[in-house]
Amino acid sequence: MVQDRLTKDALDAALQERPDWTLAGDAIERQFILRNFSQGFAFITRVALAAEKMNHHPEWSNVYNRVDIRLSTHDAGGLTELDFTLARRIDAIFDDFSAHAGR
Ligand SMILES: C[C@H](O)[C@H](O)[C@H]1CNC2=NC(N)=NC(=O)C2=N1
Repeated sequence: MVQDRLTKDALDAALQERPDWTLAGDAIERQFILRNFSQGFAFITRVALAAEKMNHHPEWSNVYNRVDIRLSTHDAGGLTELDFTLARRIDAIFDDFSAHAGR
């Protein structure tokens, strides 16, 4: 399934809906800070499962409790609806971690 790249208007709207993500070239990026390495790795694991279910995979790096994620649709050479669908799921997973940060 090859998705179409978002038009300028659709991209602007999608970015407004995901204010924590930054446009960086032909990708969007967000940095996540977790409580410690263990929480960071658990977060990565949940995101990995969500990404695999979508067959849409992030570029990312992890240093201790920090996880940097970059999303782009390589097959389309830019941003598509898939990137924002995954961004939405990642944000929901992160909110879930934040809500339980005290445990
Ligand atoms: C063959 C396979 O379905 C494709 O390479 C998929 C896998 N995961 C992917 N992930 C991302 N981020 N972009 C893609 O274009 C992409 N394509």
